[in-house]
Amino acid sequence: MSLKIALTKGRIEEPVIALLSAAGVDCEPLKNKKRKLIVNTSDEKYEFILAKGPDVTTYLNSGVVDIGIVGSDILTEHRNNQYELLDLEIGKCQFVLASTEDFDINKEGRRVIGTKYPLITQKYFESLGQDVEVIKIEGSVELAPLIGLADAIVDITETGTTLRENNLYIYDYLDKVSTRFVVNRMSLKQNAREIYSLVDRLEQVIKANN
Ligand SMILES: Nc1ncnc2c1ncn2[C@@H]1O[C@H](COP(=O)(O)OP(=O)(O)OP(=O)(O)O)[C@@H](O)[C@H]1O
Ligand SMILES: O=P(O)(O)OC[C@H]1O[C@H](OP(=O)(O)OP(=O)(O)O)[C@H](O)[C@@H]1O
Repeated sequence: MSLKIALTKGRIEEPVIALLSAAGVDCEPLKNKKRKLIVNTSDEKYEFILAKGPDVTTYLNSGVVDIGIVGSDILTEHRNNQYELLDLEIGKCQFVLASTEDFDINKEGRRVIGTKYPLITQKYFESLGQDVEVIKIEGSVELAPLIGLADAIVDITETGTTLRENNLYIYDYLDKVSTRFVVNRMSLKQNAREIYSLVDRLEQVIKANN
């Protein structure tokens, strides 16, 4: 039986495929998948399921996949009780609190914060002892302070280009983010040898890359 791996579609897909290939996984079918969402390697050792990050955690929790490859931002926001085996050290970025130049971080009163990550945002402000209103936004979060929807945002930044091009400034740094290799606990018991063998090979490639 092949190991089922839920792989987050989009930005991290390409570097993950490069990493898996270097670790000896036959990724040619994945590279040529077009719009296919379930892709088997030719040797049938692995079956890849392409999904959005939050759905990767749902699949892991429900046990329909053995392994998930997903950002730590998603793992933190969408609580999961699975087992994180490896930091793949790709998709590296960081959560920040950002706003326009005139944002007064110490101003009295309840602030409105726009974010794709309401739980992380709520926890951050709780840790500061501040009560805020959090508005969930699905994308282009940087718009929120520019159009008067929010006083500030909590979002991910990597190069800083999006913030810069929209005249936004960083007021605080929160957690760092990277892509993680996560397993379903039950599956780890049943497929320990295969899973640890893949982890060992990935670890070697990561070490060699860094
Ligand atoms: N700017 C970034 N730089 C590096 N990694 C990022 C960045 N933004 C997000 N990531 C990581 O990549 C993962 C996937 O992000 P991606 O933008 O592909 O999907 P998404 O957040 O669902 O957005 P979309 O709805 O545009 O597809 C995120 O969960 C995060 O771990
Ligand atoms: O610091 P940078 O390198 O500019 O990256 C930051 C951007 O990347 C992410 O957005 P994404 O590309 O996922 O698009 P989205 O706005 O649709 O969420 C994040 O939400 C920022 O907008």
